[in-house]
Amino acid sequence: MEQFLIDNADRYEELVQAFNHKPAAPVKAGSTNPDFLVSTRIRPLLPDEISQGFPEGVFSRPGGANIVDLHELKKSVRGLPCLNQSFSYPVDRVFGPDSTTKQIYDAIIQPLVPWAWGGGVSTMFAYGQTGSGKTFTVSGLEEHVAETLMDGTLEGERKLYMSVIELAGQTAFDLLNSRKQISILEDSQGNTQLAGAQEHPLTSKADLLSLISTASSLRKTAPTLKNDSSSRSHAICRIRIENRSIPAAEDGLLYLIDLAGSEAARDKSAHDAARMREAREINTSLSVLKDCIRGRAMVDLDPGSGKKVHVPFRQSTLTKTLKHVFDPSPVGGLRGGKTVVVACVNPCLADTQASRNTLRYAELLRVTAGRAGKKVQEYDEKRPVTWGNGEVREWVGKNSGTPPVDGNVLAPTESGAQLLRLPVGEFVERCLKTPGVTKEQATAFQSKFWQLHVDNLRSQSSSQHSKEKPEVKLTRMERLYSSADIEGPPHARDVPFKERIRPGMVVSYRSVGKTGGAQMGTEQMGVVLSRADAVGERVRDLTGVQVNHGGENLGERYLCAMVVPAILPGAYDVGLWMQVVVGVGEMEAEVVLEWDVATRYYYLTV
Ligand SMILES: Nc1ncnc2c1ncn2[C@@H]1O[C@H](COP(=O)(O)OP(=O)(O)OP(=O)(O)O)[C@@H](O)[C@H]1O
Repeated sequence: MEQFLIDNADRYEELVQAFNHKPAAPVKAGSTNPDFLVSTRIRPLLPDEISQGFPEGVFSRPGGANIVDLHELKKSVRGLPCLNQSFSYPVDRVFGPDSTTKQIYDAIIQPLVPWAWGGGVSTMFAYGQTGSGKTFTVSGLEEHVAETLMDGTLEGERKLYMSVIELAGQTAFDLLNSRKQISILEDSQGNTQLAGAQEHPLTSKADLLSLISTASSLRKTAPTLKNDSSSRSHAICRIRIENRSIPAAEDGLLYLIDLAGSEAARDKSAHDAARMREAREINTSLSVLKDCIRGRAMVDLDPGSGKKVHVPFRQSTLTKTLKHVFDPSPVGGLRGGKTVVVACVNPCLADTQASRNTLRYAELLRVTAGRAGKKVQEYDEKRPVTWGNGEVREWVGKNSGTPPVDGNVLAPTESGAQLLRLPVGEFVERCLKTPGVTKEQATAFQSKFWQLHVDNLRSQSSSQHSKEKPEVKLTRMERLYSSADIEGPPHARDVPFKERIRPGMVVSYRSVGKTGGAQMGTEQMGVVLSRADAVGERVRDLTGVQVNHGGENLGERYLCAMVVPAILPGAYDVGLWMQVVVGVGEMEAEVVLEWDVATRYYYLTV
């Protein structure tokens, strides 16, 4: 087939020249998300591709239409070869073979840097098949990022830290510490921690570039050690930006990610079983990534709807690591993010199959508002997401205390929805530009603004709830379980857990006797169901094990449902059918389990 393409290169070029494209549909205003861009970079043909005589098969549509066209050539039974299929892929920005990395940086990547500097989360993904220019693009962009971070043009003092990790399947390695294996854990605040990964302070552009070069050399030597290839793993460079002058400010995060790509069909001949499994794992992680990117983009497009969007970030190690980027929940998320995807494409006509996959993937990542984009939300003074810029500035003037914050400085152009996305640090810094405004005033004002939005979402969701659910009469037990008192007031956490054992609490215990069939001394977990008095001595659970074994005098005793490991790593299930009576003396600690709707399992928060 390759020889056929080379032999008919001239004919192919003539056919492409003569091809009549359908005019591009105009992009509707407001239908795309300015904080989420999908772009394509088509690299030039490489000298060996040119010398073999391959023509280009992927093109940037002239006239700035931001469409990528791809044409394939087929043999004809009778007569000359003709164009087999032609595909068009709309994206937010196309960069053709003549574009430089600096042009790409200035056009779409540069805004990520001040955003992270202000405390936001900025992410750049490079995606594409082997040899399509991902590493070329990411390393070029990293240099420009280093320049912007360190040239002194960004306002304020910040501390910068960098870590670079590699994800290969379920395993993570520290590329700044001799490829030491590390763990990805969630802490009790719901934040993802790269446990064991080293974070290196950055003080100059040279520091940053030297760390990047260390990381890329470690990534490159891995293939020879593991008979692997760099494109079989994801490389994540994370720059954490600390703003110590504003206590309420969250750390800014800038991620530059070189994703594992699909392989060129020509390279797949030597695949063994391990390599096929690896390819499946990569596909799964890219598919979850796509769902997460789309889910998050939907949340961002319609922030005021209060609609629950499923973002399955727990389903792959890659997206778990990038929890900050995707999590729309108030625990880990609600942080304004800017994301850019650069789909790298090899233009060679021999590789159009792989290029089509890359472009199709890029197309799937784009979320446009569709009909929802046309819906104009009516102004409501209690709903900041409905405010235009004029209303924002007026509200700021009236509600920001004394002296009032200058609305023109805090929100020169932002609508209510845009101001909600502003990172706390940036919000406060902008408020401080009004003479006389203190950090305390600015911080309190920022939370007042957010509270208004959160209260509004709550009242929306409770009114939706009361519309959806007919009033149901609860039994005494149901009332008890649904009562807010079960959680207890905030200071309840200061009371030792053994003094506040209640139904629903999860406890860990070490069985001192034969508890529920568990081996003596092993660590177990259980959900407290009721006091043990409710259970007779001879009662057995559904697995046939005696529930109330009597046993040692361990003080008060409770009936618990056992928490058992599920099939996914790190996941747990509550085995309501496996019950056991546990003495308070056996209990060791309260455990917090978090329910994940995506996998339908519980996870331990550490
Ligand atoms: N825009 C470009 N201009 C000139 N050369 C390029 C460009 N993009 C890529 N190249 C060259 O193409 C080759 C492959 O690029 P690169 O290594 O970045 O691909 P990759 O997608 O990262 O591959 P892999 O997945 O195998 O790591 C390199 O020799 C690189 O210098």
